[in-house]
Amino acid sequence: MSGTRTAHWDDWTLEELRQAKGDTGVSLVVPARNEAGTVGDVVARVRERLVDTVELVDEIVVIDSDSTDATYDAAAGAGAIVHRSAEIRPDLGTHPGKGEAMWKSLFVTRGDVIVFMDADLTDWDTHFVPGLLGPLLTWPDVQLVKGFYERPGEDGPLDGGRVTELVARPLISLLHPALQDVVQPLAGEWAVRRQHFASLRVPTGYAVELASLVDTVTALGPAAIAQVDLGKRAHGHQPLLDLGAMAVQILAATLHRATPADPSQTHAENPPTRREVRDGSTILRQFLQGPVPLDRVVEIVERPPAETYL
Ligand SMILES: O=c1ccn([C@@H]2O[C@H](COP(=O)(O)OP(=O)(O)O[C@H]3O[C@H](CO)[C@@H](O)[C@H](O)[C@H]3O)[C@@H](O)[C@H]2O)c(=O)[nH]1
Ligand SMILES: O=C(O)[C@H](O)COP(=O)(O)O
Repeated sequence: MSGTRTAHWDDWTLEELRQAKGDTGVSLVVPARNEAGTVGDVVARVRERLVDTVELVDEIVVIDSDSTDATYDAAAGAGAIVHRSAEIRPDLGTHPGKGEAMWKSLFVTRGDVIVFMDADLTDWDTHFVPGLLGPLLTWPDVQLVKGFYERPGEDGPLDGGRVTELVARPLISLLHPALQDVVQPLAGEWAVRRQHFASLRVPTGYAVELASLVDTVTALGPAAIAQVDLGKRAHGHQPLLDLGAMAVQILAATLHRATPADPSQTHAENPPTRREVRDGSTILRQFLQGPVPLDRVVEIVERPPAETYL
């Protein structure tokens, strides 16, 4: 057992946290790609409860990750500061992906502590934010706090987290047993000290969560990580094909960290994933019999520590 330090979100009252916060700046960062349907609710509820009412969060920043829908307007209308990921530090170029949006957030936020939350939450509450802040505001040795929760799946209360169960947890068991007590290693709800996040290499896609955990435990040991029980959380479920791409990114980042490598190396090759589909599209069905290979290029890129550019 690694003994990841574990808390419950109501171990601290809002008043205790407000006092512990003192002058510590707190930024909520919400990476969002095509989340016009949910991002406004996420922003509005946090703003009403934790900015307007108790002053625990100093800024709510949505990073619009190349959305093609009305995410920008929905987030801005709900009171967030909104930046388009591609327009932040244009001198550094742009990549698609959630990790890219989170990395870019370091250039447009000012909090000493950053709380990340997904924009597609459907069953959640604002206690996620104070829950994640608790250890960072009161336990000085902690650098990174992961949320965990019950994850209702489409088929029942325990059916959640396909990539978590089939990719992340096996990787952790085999390569990083110091993280085996982390209940939801892929949770998008987590918090981190700015300085620490700025010292990490950040995969531009979905590997940002596991890579951050691995690099933190490798550099600082398990005591730098805490986790908080946030109760229950439901979110939008991606199709298996998209989760395959997520799995490739997570495997690439973890395997890269498992072998000695030139730390300045950026993976140049973006491996395709291939899946045979029987009914890909109407057009394919018309002209082809049997399974059709459906290839998709998965971008594998890592940003160097943001502190390099700050
Ligand atoms: O290119 C992208 C893709 C997604 N997102 C946003 O990132 C959040 C989570 O994305 P989602 O596609 O819903 O991820 P999940 O399938 O739910 O994946 C889980 O596992 C991932 C891998 O660890 C984490 O990054 C996620 O936060 C976590 O919810 C949402 O707000 C998205 O809008 C972006 O900002 N840019
Ligand atoms: O955390 C995960 O494993 C992915 O987000 C997939 O979750 P889901 O199986 O609940 O859609």
